[in-house]
Amino acid sequence: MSIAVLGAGAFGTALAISLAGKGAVTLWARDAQGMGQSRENTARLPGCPLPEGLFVTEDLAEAAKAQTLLAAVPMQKLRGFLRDHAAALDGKTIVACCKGIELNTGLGPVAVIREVLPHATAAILTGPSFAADIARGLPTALTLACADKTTCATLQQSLTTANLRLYRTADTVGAELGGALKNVVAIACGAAIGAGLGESARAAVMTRGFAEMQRLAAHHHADPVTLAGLSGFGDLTLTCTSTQSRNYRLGLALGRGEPFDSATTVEGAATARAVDALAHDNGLDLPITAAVAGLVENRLDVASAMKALLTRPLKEE
Ligand SMILES: NC(=O)C1=CN([C@@H]2O[C@H](COP(=O)(O)OP(=O)(O)OC[C@H]3O[C@@H](n4cnc5c(N)ncnc54)[C@H](O)[C@@H]3O)[C@@H](O)[C@H]2O)C=CC1
Ligand SMILES: O=C(CO)COP(=O)(O)O
Repeated sequence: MSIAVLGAGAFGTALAISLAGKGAVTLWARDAQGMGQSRENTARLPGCPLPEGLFVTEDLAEAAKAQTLLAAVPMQKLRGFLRDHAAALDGKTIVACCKGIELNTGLGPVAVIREVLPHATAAILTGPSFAADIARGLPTALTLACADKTTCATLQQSLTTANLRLYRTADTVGAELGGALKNVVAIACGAAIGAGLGESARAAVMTRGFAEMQRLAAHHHADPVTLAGLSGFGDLTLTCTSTQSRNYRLGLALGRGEPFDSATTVEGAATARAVDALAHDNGLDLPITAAVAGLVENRLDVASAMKALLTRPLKEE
């Protein structure tokens, strides 16, 4: 099966590097900036040479000739990207590789693909995976979700690599919610550590954040097993505990009262606002998400967010 990765950020490049280990792969870059010549993505993934078998192009129509297309652009850019290239992409198998909820619609990546490309088959690849780890050949395991079970099994075979072990599920909703929400919780955990609240506080925030992930997933009729898997619990533990995570680092900066580079891709910021709005509209109790939305919108500081969380009415676990 021919494969192209659309989007040459850190993650798209890392996936292309891993996939090129078992066959030819095309990487579409909006602005290749000499990547084809230097054989390195110096802007997003420095120090990771592009292997033979990885073909870089700025021509989307060329890349879209592949049977399977991995869409690795940030969540808030996904709809525009799909719309801009709908003629080339509709009818294809599109695997979303982004994590988040769209701000204006409350939809996840699979739902956005289905809305913009009604004839495409939509799937999502998500789970604990730092781009730099994947590109260096370090091993991890991911969730591959697609509602069509036959396509899911085929994709599982073709996207599994020497260092990426894929588990499959038909629960696309659970997979995309886990990947989206863990970033929100990671911002909260970073804020707790950044503000000096300690590792016990982080563990409490992670656990109650996971409860919020499960609550939102239940509202959307996702399978709780998916949330307990790689795309939910797995990615939550990684992202809430590592300074490799940009979401966690944004939280650290908020907790320390330090500035943060606004050009960095931090999916949890918009997702917190999107999910907070969803919670309000649907009467869902998601206090950590609300606190993160307040933090990223500068309506709240970490001390008042923590106080608000600690003084909520007492309840059963
Ligand atoms: N970096 C990582 O370790 C991981 C990232 N992801 C997910 O992958 C997605 C992308 O993240 P990264 O690659 O890390 O981001 P990045 O910041 O490294 O790169 C983003 C890329 O998207 C491109 N882009 C932005 N707007 C675009 C548009 N309208 N059309 C086409 N291309 C556009 C940029 O040119 C850039 O190459 C995010 O949803 C992230 O959560 C998932 C797992 C790991
Ligand atoms: O999703 C990721 C790891 O699985 C990457 O996390 P960040 O986007 O926070 O860097």
